[in-house]
This record gives sequence, C-alpha cells and structure tokens, in this order.
Amino acid sequence: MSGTSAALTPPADAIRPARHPDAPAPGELIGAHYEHCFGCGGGQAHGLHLEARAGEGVAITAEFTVREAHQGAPGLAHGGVLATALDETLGSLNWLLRVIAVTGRLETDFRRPVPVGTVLFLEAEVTAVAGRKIYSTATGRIGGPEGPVAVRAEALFIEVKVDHFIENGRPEEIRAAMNDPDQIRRARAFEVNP
Ligand SMILES: CCCCC/C=C\C/C=C\C/C=C\C/C=C/CCCC(=O)SCCNC(=O)CCNC(=O)[C@H](O)C(C)(C)COP(=O)(O)OP(=O)(O)OC[C@H]1O[C@@H](n2cnc3c(N)ncnc32)[C@H](O)[C@@H]1OP(=O)(O)O
Repeated sequence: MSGTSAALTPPADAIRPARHPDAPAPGELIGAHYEHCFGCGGGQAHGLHLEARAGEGVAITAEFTVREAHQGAPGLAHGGVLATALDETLGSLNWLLRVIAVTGRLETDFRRPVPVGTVLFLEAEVTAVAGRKIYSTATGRIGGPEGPVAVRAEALFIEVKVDHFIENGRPEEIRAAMNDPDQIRRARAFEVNP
C-alpha cells in the first residue's frame, strides 16, 4: 500500500528545480555538513556515516551500511534509522540548490526488511520547487544500485534563513559550529544562497 498525501503534491505553478552553477560536479563526494550530524557526521559513533555524491541535475546518490547499532528487530534495521537515511539523502539535495532547508514532511514506504550488514544504495532528486517549498523523492535499494527497492520516500523541505538554527539551536553547538575551522562546512551550515 502506498500513496502520496496532497501536501506532497506540487501546486500547478511549481517550477523545475535549478542546479546551482557552483554545485559540486556529478560524482563528487559531498562531505558531512556537520561533524555531529547523526546522518552524515564522523563524530557520531553510532551514526549512519552516510556518504553522498552529487548526481546529474538536482540528484544525489548515497550509501549507508546498516550496522548492529541500527537494529530494531533482531538482525534487521530499525525503520526510523532507514527513514533517517532517506531524510539525510534528501537533505543533501539542498546543497545542489544552495538553499538552506529543513524537512517539513517525510512520507516513507518500507517495502522489504533490511538486514544488518546490508549496504543501502540511495538515490534522491528534487522534483519541483514552489516558493520556499522543495518537493523531492528518494529510493533505497539493496543488493546493489540496481537491486530491489527496500524503502522509498517523498518529502517536502521548507527553505529557512540561517536564523532558524541560530534562534532554535543550543548556543553551545551554534558557537562551536560557527568557529569550525573547516570553511566549507561552516559555509554549508551558515551561508544563505551564496
Ligand atoms: C548547528 C547548525 C547546523 C546547521 C545545518 C544547516 C544547514 C545545512 C546545509 C545543507 C544541508 C545539507 C544536508 C542536510 C542534511 C540533513 C537532512 C535532515 C534534515 C532534517 O531532518 S531538518 C530537522 C527536522 N525538521 C525540523 O526540525 C523542522 C521543524 N519545523 C519548522 O521549523 C517549521 O515548521 C518550518 C520552518 C518547516 C516551517 O515554518 P515557517 O513558519 O517558516 O513557515 P510556514 O509554517 O508558514 O510554512 C511555509 C509553507 O510550507 C508549508 N508547510 C510547512 N510545513 C509543512 C508540512 N509539514 N506539511 C505540509 N506543508 C507544510 C506551509 O503550509 C506553508 O505553505 P504556504 O506558503 O503555501 O502557506
């Protein structure tokens, strides 16, 4: 059973997404946007350590290896962790648009169980943009990049100003992120439409 709610259907006046001229080249690895991000950061021992690469157009590919810490049922990935992998991959798309955006809505279909040790091959693309609303879709396959679909998602991201993080985040982490010596990561965390 699957379907998409009305909130994830772009309005009639939505436009096609435009890849930013300075977006990373297709095939280029997109590093972590934040060291302590549970989805992509290297500083999270039990995090997903998801690795994403720029694709053609406004598309991303990513890989995530399910580890013991990611179980829900014995030997199987937790559904929330799989949703995180989809969310993280979808979130990385915004780097190709050079827009800061947060997940407003994420609808997920779980089609096959995903055992520990499995590599999840993810693909995501932006399908439409309407004002601050960014519509996107993602799939996660097992057994190889062309393998069967285990999970898929439709999402709505909402563009925000950097103030969203500064006003809502905990001051300790905000200060530390602003002082990050990695200039690219700092820019990804805090620049708006550079
Ligand atoms: C330490 C700093 C680190 C900073 C990192 C920052 C950036 C990183 C840069 C690059 C990113 C790279 C990778 C990212 C990887 C991460 C992936 C994970 C992403 C996440 O995991 S991120 C966390 C979860 N996420 C939230 O924590 C959001 C909580 N939420 C809110 O903060 C507000 O809710 C907000 C801002 C979303 C909207 O609030 P708002 O006041 O600005 O705007 P408003 O409500 O008016 O909505 C405007 C229009 O969107 C429609 N709309 C809104 N929400 C909707 C919904 N759910 N369903 C259907 N439609 C919706 C309205 O209906 C209206 O539509 P209309 O314009 O047609 O009326």
